Amino acid sequence: MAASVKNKKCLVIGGCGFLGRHLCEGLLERGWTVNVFDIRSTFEDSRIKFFIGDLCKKEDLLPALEGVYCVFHCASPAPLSNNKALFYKVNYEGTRNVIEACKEAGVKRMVLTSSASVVYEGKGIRNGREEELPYAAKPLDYYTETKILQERTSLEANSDDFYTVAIRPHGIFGPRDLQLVPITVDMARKGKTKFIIGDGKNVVDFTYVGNVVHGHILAAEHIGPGSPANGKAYHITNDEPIFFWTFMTRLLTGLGYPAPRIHLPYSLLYVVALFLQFVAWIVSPLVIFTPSLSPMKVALAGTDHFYNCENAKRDLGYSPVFTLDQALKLTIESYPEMRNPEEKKGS
Ligand SMILES: NC(=O)C1=CN([C@@H]2O[C@H](COP(=O)(O)OP(=O)(O)OC[C@H]3O[C@@H](n4cnc5c(N)ncnc54)[C@H](OP(=O)(O)O)[C@@H]3O)[C@@H](O)[C@H]2O)C=CC1
Ligand SMILES: CC(C)CCC[C@@H](C)[C@H]1CC[C@H]2C3=C(CC[C@]12C)[C@@]1(C)CCC(=O)[C@@H](C)[C@@H]1CC3
Repeated sequence: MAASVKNKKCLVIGGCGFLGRHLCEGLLERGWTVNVFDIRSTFEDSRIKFFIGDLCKKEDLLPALEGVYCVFHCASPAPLSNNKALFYKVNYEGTRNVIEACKEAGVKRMVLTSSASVVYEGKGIRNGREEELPYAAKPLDYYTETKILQERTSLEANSDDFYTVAIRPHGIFGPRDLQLVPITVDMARKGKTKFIIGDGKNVVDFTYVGNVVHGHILAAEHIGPGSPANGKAYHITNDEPIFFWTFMTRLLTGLGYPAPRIHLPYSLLYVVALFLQFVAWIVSPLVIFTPSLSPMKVALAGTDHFYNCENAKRDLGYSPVFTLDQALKLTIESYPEMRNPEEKKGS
């Protein structure tokens, strides 16, 4: 049964990021008192107390944890950065530090933002259930490798003194997104979105940020003595699987760019991405470069990966608040600066 959280204090670690800031807004609306801990400051809000620091340093964290009822840990280096050392430092060692600091400060609950990618290794996943999917044995990148370690460490820390739960969103999008929309628009402006990888019929989940926030808050309200959610991981999706290329077409055309239309063989693109990854590895002692075409991106764009969220519905009372249609409309309207500058000239 959801606990009453009126005026309970929480700490959002990573609260200045895309998901984190939306989470703060949702928590404030729900009546929580919100502290933010982040390595950078990106916004101001008189209702929030900000702590700027590094989650890898316990001395930075402890002051922010005083009197906190629940920690939301949604910090991570940028998923596509491919910085192995930083991913291990923040997502693995940093999360162990967060757990130790929580216990030292007497915090009793932690909601971890994990990722659906922890079970994805490039092979199709269709309506995947948490209990049926093992962690990826061969993660496609260091981000996934360290998110697995992060989730496993967090769930293993669950006890009657420290309740933990992991939320696995997939393909989060929405206003102030720092990846999906900006990267897609950047590719469109460079003429790189005319291609469709594969047959264009791969089905995936994209999840509106408002629904991810809703899932996180429900998780915090449900973990506790005797809860079935304690120590578990939950897929949180829009519950509306869609063709990847239909979603991309709706996003691109909604922003005034042409729809992708030329099919390229999936296997060819995957081999090219593997070759570029190998070249990047060979030259890495001399120069660091991250190919824009990575095996992870090609796999995500060319295979099925959608997940079942029935467990979240059963244990957390989750159901999506925003439909995909509503979400795409809200997202497209929130990015006037991302619109195709050529469309005005043509009109
Ligand atoms: N975006 C997506 O599609 C998905 C994201 N997720 C997960 O959701 C979470 C949030 O993602 P998103 O909002 O997109 O990411 P963002 O990069 O927008 O937000 C993460 C925040 O954490 C901060 N941070 C990074 N390292 C540290 C540190 N050492 N100490 C304190 N703060 C730190 C970042 O600062 P800085 O920017 O300076 O690094 C940033 O402000 C992540 O855990 C991610 O793995 C899961 C599934 C899908
Ligand atoms: C037309 C182009 C091919 C569009 C490229 C879009 C990509 C930048 C995104 C499509 C799927 C997205 C995605 C993520 C990042 C951005 C994309 C690759 C994640 C890897 C972000 C972090 C996660 O935890 C994963 C679950 C996301 C999976 C989907």
